[in-house]
Formats: sequence, C-alpha cells, structure tokens
Amino acid sequence: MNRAEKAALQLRAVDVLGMLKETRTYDELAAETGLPAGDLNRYVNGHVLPGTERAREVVDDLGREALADELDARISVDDEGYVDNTATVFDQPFLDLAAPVVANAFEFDRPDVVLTAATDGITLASALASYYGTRCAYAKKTKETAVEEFIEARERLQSGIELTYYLPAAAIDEGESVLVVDDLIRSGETQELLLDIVETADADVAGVFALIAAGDDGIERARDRTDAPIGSLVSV
Ligand SMILES: O=P(O)(O)OC[C@H]1O[C@H](OP(=O)(O)OP(=O)(O)O)[C@H](O)[C@@H]1O
Ligand SMILES: Nc1ncnc2[nH]cnc12
Repeated sequence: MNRAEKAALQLRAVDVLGMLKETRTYDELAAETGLPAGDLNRYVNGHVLPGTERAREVVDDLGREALADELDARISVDDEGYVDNTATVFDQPFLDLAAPVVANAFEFDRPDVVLTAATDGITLASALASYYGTRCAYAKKTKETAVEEFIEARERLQSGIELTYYLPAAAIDEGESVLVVDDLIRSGETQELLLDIVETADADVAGVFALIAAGDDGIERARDRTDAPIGSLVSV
C-alpha cells in the first residue's frame, strides 16, 4: 500500500467507527471492537488516525457486520415478502460508506465499469464506481434520447410480460471488466439481463453484488451464469 492508500484506509475506518458511534456509547463501541474507549474517542473526533493494521481490521471485520446490521435495521419486509429499502437507496452518504467495505469484503477485482439497472440500483452503483474511480452505467427500460446505438437485453418474465433493458452501446467497451450490482436481487431476472448485456458487449464480469437478497433464487441464478465472485450483504 502506498501512503495515499494507507490514508484512505485510515479515513474509511474512521467513517465506519463514526457510523457505529451514532447508535452506541464509547464503552459499547469498545466492547464491540476490543479497542480502548479513549482511542475510539480520539479516532471518531478526528484527533488521531488508527494505524493501518487497526484500520484494516475495522473495515474488513467490523465494517461488514456493522453495515449488514445497519442495513437490516433500515429495511422492512411486508406480508408478501416485498422489501421497502428506500431508507438505504435514498441515502447516498450511507452507500458511500458501504462501498469500500463491500469492495474489501467480496474481493471483486477493480472493474472498468460498475453496471446496474435503473432505477434503484443507481445510487449503489454510483457509490461503488466512485470508490473504484471508474465509470458507472445503468441500463434503462426505455431508450435514452439522442443515443443511436444500444445493447438490448430482453427476457420473458414468469408473468409472461416481456422486459427489455437498453444500455447505450458506448457505455461498455469490448474486453472491459464489469461489476454488476443492484440494490436487491429476488428472481435474478434483472441481474440476468445485465449479465446478457455484459456478454453482448464482449466484456468480462468482475462480480455480481446486491445489497439485499430476497430469497436464494436470484443469487443461484447469477451463480449459474458466472464464476466471478457473487454476494449480498443481507438476506431476507
Ligand atoms: O431479481 P429481480 O426479481 O429481477 O428483482 C430485482 C429488481 O427489482 C427492483 O427493481 P424494479 O424492477 O422494481 O425497478 P426500480 O429499480 O425502478 O424500482 C430492484 O431494484 C431490482 O432491480
Ligand atoms: N422491493 C422488492 N422486494 C422484493 N422483491 C422485489 N422485486 C422487485 N422489487 C422488489
């Protein structure tokens, strides 16, 4: 790690601790992290940065669990199993904090493009693209105006309705590496359409990630399509 990467990791750890501190006392945070309350206070208040080893532990070990808990607390599931996740997808700072933790926890190779489906995946894709310093692209159910060439992916859903997603063809170049993400995966139909788009572009899949997996079907469907790492932060 060079100096800038170390500094970024240290700041990420401070962000994770700051998020945890919002709902905990320093003593509770100390019990949870195994770190002295006095040190935690100095980190959260920005007086001292954690060393790189400590920062790595906070981001890798504590970060993933803490984010999953936070995500769990923010979503509600109705009687039919449908998820209200607006408190997450509308909160860009939360997703910006989640991005490095997700990237570290799931060991995706740094992609050239983070691809999602409009609408609800966009804020997550934006957070991840910003973290990796790469482009973000989203497929839409309608054609963007003034764009001439599109990659199209069409599928007949279980309902019998045909769904088509369109991505401007210039959004992904041949041979690029693409991380496919969405806020939620249930049947996996949307992810499958995104994977079709990656295939049509002659690009490679760096990974598949959803914040929330509603059941296992979607993850399994994605697993049938690629050997790249696949994951979700929480399951409902
Ligand atoms: O795994 P699946 O069964 O395909 O479901 C997951 C998709 O459903 C939701 O999008 P939706 O189609 O509701 O569109 P939205 O993002 O515009 O709300 C969600 O954002 C995923 O894209
Ligand atoms: N919000 C949601 N919850 C569960 N399954 C879904 N499929 C599409 N949107 C969904």
